[in-house]
Amino acid sequence: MTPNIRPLVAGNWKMNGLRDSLAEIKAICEGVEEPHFERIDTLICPPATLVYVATALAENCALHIGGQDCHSQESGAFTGDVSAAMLADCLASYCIVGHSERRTLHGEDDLTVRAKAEAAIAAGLTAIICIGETEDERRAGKTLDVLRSQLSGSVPETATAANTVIAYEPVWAIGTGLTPTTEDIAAAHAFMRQALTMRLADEAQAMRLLYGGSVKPGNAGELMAIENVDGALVGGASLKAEDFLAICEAYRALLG
Ligand SMILES: O=C(CO)COP(=O)(O)O
Repeated sequence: MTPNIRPLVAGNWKMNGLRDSLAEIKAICEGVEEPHFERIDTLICPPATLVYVATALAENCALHIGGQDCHSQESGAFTGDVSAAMLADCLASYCIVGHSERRTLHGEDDLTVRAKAEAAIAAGLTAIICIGETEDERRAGKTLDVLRSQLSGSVPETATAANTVIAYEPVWAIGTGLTPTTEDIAAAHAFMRQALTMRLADEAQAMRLLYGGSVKPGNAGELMAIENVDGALVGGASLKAEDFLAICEAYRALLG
């Protein structure tokens, strides 16, 4: 938690969710309307096929809807891709870029991720830029080197606290039930804040730094209490409204 930074609890549904999953979006909308959630921002990033109908469902509630990826170009001959402008046109307000599954399975490097973040920002979306070390890099003691290089390569000069969120997702913690120690997360987040401040000055002080990787209702309170952790990027536990709302509740309880 960082005083004066409004936390963001974000759900990444990955390639999960058919039309009947919209019932979960509806239930999350109803849940986050409770007045005690007014100090937290909430976001669900469903698959692209559900974005338009999800934004319609969430139109009158506080829940934001976002994309999971975007192309760096606004339009053109890019079969199968979705542009940031298209997501914005569907009333999405955020877009995840550089998730480790995109970096690994689609060969996206920092330059590509930066171009996508720039496109998301140019389209009026808030870019959630994901970074994080692999298991091998962690074992070799290279975590902070990886974060330094991914931050400098992936975060555009146009990044501000309003248009950019950074998500620290250790690759080995994604979908494994493993999380780094509280001390390791605190060190990574303090390092990110410092590295960003050198480039972006005051904007970095107010920028939201999320933790992602096996966040569950049972560990959310502990994770959120860590200094410089300004919210969560949740995978598996965001698919069910009950779990997602329980994570929001853990965070809210900390805010008092
Ligand atoms: O990749 C993630 C979110 O983007 C994390 O996934 P899990 O919460 O399922 O570990």
